Formats: sequence, structure tokens, C-alpha cells
Amino acid sequence: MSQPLIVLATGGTGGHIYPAVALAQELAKRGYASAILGMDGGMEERIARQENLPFYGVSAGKIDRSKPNPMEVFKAARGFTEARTALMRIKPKVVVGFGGYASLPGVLSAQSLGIPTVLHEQNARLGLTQKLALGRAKSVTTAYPKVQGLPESRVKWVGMPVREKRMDRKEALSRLNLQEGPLTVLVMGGSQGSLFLNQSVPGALEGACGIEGLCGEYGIQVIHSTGPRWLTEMVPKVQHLSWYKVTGFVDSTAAWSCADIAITRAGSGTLAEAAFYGVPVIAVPLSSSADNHQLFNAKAVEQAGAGRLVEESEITKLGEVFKQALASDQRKKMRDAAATLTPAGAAARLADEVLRIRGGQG
Ligand SMILES: CC(=O)N[C@H]1[C@@H](OP(=O)(O)OP(=O)(O)OC[C@H]2O[C@@H](n3ccc(=O)[nH]c3=O)[C@H](O)[C@@H]2O)O[C@H](CO)[C@@H](O)[C@@H]1O
Repeated sequence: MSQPLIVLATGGTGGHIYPAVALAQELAKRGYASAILGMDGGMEERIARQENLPFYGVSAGKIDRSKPNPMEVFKAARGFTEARTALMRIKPKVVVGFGGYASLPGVLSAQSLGIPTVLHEQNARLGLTQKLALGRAKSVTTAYPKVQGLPESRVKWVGMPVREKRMDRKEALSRLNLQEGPLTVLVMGGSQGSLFLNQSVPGALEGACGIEGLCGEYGIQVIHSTGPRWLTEMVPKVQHLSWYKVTGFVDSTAAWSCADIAITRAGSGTLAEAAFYGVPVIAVPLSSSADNHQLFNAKAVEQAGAGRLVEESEITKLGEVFKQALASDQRKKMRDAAATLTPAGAAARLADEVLRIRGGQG
């Protein structure tokens, strides 16, 4: 597996990077090497190194249709040239684009060199970078069976690749320093945390469960991932609640393995993980997400019955929705519905498709 044959163009956020990691792990199991191509110094570089994946860094520019910034356009153009040079050297058989502006140089330069490209759209609404690469992509794989902005004839559903690792509940609780008795509530924004959830969830849960953390017949404990940059200011805000723990970034495999319910943003990675682990979720979509795609993600989960949607504008309802969702019959219904959305096998299906396209090219 010395030469990376498959290049995964990704970056910017965990939601774009972790599915690429899940694919790389699946390809490695089958004896295929892959490498990550993303932005120099981006989160993708750190994650690629942690996962022992070769990393190629290029410039990348943010494309903002409403107010284009010449500096960003310049960086995007430079990234395109750098990615072309890298790809001419690596000579991959396929480039897989996971969306996000950091993936664009890799995907567009591959297309300009005639290297087949496969896209993976993680959201229920087609992203801008994927739109730009759509015309020349050999295959467009998706996390959702229907994607707003993508003709049905082009949808190849595979699901959202997640890192499929389950931990024993006891071990997970102990890893996170949590107790065995109370119901465990996971609060998690996206990979960078969420200021909105940080500001609204502790008060809503204290309002619903009081200073003792008792919601009707249930005692609860909370593990809240604040995002590294907000941890320091969050600690004093919850220190009067013995049942409320905050951390800058949580080991999400452990957290999902012991959570009984979760309050999260509606990034597709988070929602796919909730479904994989069978955790009922109260999703609060980021209203400023591109084209409001998180609202579409959250609606898909609510429509399937696997969770509840609370928009930012109705956040005062959160405590009440939480109390309703905590009832054991409600949690069971949502857990059962989550099973219908499980992304189990998505990485394998995506690998099948990537290798099919690779095979076609010899
Ligand atoms: C702000 C924004 O535009 N976010 C987008 C971004 O994902 P973003 O990274 O914000 O969110 P996702 O929910 O998709 O993924 C987060 C990932 O980070 C992990 N995690 C998070 C916090 C933590 O403490 N520990 C941890 O491990 C989660 O387990 C998950 O694997 O790309 C996604 C996929 O295109 C989109 O659906 C999101 O809308």
C-alpha cells in the first residue's frame, strides 16, 4: 500500500473530514491506500496525522456568493494549481470529494486532468462546492436518499460513513467520568462546538430538571462538549450543577456509547452517529448554515420519528421538549425509528462505489 491510489479531497470541519477517514479505513481493510488532500494547516491535517493517513496540503479559498473576496478567490486559484501539481505526482486512479471549500482544489484539478471523481454529499441539500463539481463527476453518492438541488437520477445513496465503533456502556461511562445510575444526556455542537447551545442548554435543563437534576422520575447527568474555545467561560456557568459536566471536545465514540438522549446541532455527521448508536436526538439546526442545510437534515430525522426538531427561534421550548422526549416510551419509539436511519455499512457502500469507478478506469 505504498502509493496512495485514491485521494480523498476534504477539509474545514469534522463533518467533512470524518467520513473521509471512515472511507480510508474501509479501503485500507481491502488493501487500498488512500491519502487526504486538504488545506494546509486545516483541521484535516491534524486529523490525517492522528489517523496515520498521508496528507497533501494546498491553499484553499472560501467562496462566498453574496460577497466574493478577491483574496479568497486568489487562494482558491492558487490551490487549484497546487492540487494539480500534487495530483500529477501522485497519479491517483480516483479522487473522492467530500465537499467544503477545502475539497474544491482537489476535485476541480482532478477533473481538469481527466481523473475520475466521485462526490459524497453529506447533507439533505446539495452544497455549493459539490454543485460546482457536479457536471464532470462520475458518481454522486449521498448520505440522504433525497437531496434538495440534486436530480433523483444522479443520486447514488450510500449513507453517511461513520467510524463504526461501539464501546461497552460501563467502559464509556468510566472513560468520561460519569456515573452508572442517572440517564446520560449528551450535549454537542458540531466539531467546533456551538455558542448557541452553550448559552441556551444549561439554563433550559436547569429549568426543566431543577438544581438537583431530577426530571420527573429520572435523575440525569449531562456531558456537554462546548468547543475548545468556549470551555473556560462555560465552567463557572455550570459549576453550581453537580450533574452537569463540560469538556472542550468529547470522545464522541464513548459519549454516544453511553448517551440515553442527546441535544445537538444538526450537522449530518452528528445525526448519522445518533442513528448509528440508536440515541434519540433533539436537534437544534444552525440557522446560518449554508442554504439552511441543517434544517433539512433535522427535518429528515424528525420525519422519520428518530428525534425532535427545535429551531433557534423557538429555543424557549427546549426544556419542555426535553422533558417529553425523556419519557421511556418516547425514547423507545425514537430509538426504534433511529434504526431505520442507521448509516451502518455506509463506508463499505461508498468504498464499493469508489472501487467500481476506479475499476472502470483500469
Ligand atoms: C457549521 C457547519 O456548517 N457544519 C457542517 C459541517 O459539520 P460539523 O463538523 O459542524 O458537524 P457534523 O455534525 O457533521 O460532524 C461533527 C463531527 O465531530 C465529532 N465531534 C464533535 C464534537 C466533539 O466534542 N467531539 C467529536 O468527536 C462528531 O462526533 C462528528 O463526527 O459539515 C457537515 C457535513 O457536511 C454539515 O452537515 C454541517 O452542517
